[in-house]
Amino acid sequence: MTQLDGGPEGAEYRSGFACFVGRPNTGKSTLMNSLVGQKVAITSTRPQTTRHAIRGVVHRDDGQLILVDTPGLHRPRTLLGQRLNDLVRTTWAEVDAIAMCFPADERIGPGDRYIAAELARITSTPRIAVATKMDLVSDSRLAEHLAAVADLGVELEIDWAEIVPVSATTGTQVGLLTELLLAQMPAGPPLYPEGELTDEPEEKLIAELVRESALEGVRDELPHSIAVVVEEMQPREDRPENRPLLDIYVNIFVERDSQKSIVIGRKGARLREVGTTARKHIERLLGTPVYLDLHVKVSKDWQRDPKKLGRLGF
Ligand SMILES: Nc1nc2c(ncn2[C@@H]2O[C@H](COP(=O)(O)OP(=O)(O)OP(=O)(O)O)[C@@H](O)[C@H]2O)c(=O)[nH]1
Repeated sequence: MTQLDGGPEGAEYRSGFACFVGRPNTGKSTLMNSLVGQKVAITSTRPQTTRHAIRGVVHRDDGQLILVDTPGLHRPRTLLGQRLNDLVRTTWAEVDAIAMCFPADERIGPGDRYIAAELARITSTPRIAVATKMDLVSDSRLAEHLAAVADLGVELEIDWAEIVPVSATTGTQVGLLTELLLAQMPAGPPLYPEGELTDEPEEKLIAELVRESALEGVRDELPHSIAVVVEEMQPREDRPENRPLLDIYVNIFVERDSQKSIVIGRKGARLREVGTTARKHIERLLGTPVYLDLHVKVSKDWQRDPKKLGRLGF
């Protein structure tokens, strides 16, 4: 593979994997979307929406950064919780850099410490501290926050490779963060072809988009009880070549009958809305008209049942 030129004089092309960690709501998904420049992971105002490792690829002249978005690390209470934590640790061991997010508008708390303490054990991977949401605070508060992050590193013996403030909302320092992450990547050729923004199977992205729409407005009632599976996806037959239509059949799983009625709504009104919203996002993602068929099913206590978890892709 030929070496690609670009960036500063003599700079070697670098490529590798990075992931973002941090407790829920610290801005990981938003930041990753901002780095990649396209919506690949879902964001929400509620914690724990990211369940799958979703990758986005940042292409630059001087390198390629593959972002792996992991679920949050939690004190495990259910089997799902344990599986998610295992997934996080596996990811940490495989990447070339880990960026931990500390939102500037909140003080470092027990949730951050729990994750940082775990991170302290991963000494083989460079760790970068990111002060997210810097747009929400004053300069003096930001300075105080950065000092607290540095102190935490000293206390837990995490040797932060960098401590960098960013705002995903305004884009401030997002480019710098890309550079700092890239600097941690090994020298090597691009791992993904140019233009490929995500290597997630389309089904997974579609399921995430449906889940996001299904949670809209009912997150309080249905915090973590929705799982979405794409059952079937195929081009409609007998369509003129210039007017294709993609049929997508999707199951939305909830844990109880009461949750089913919430998702469906009065006379199915809510589900229709969910379908319309999700369909628009999916069409934008795939660039083709879509017929979306949604079914709501009750899968009792899916979070605690290993077989059901497996079937739902966890
Ligand atoms: N003002 C401001 N808000 C932000 C910024 N980044 C994220 N947010 C908001 O913070 C909230 C949480 O962001 P997410 O990206 O979903 O956080 P997350 O860490 O991925 O959350 P989980 O998926 O639950 O782990 C959302 O309401 C975002 O809009 C930022 O740079 N500035």
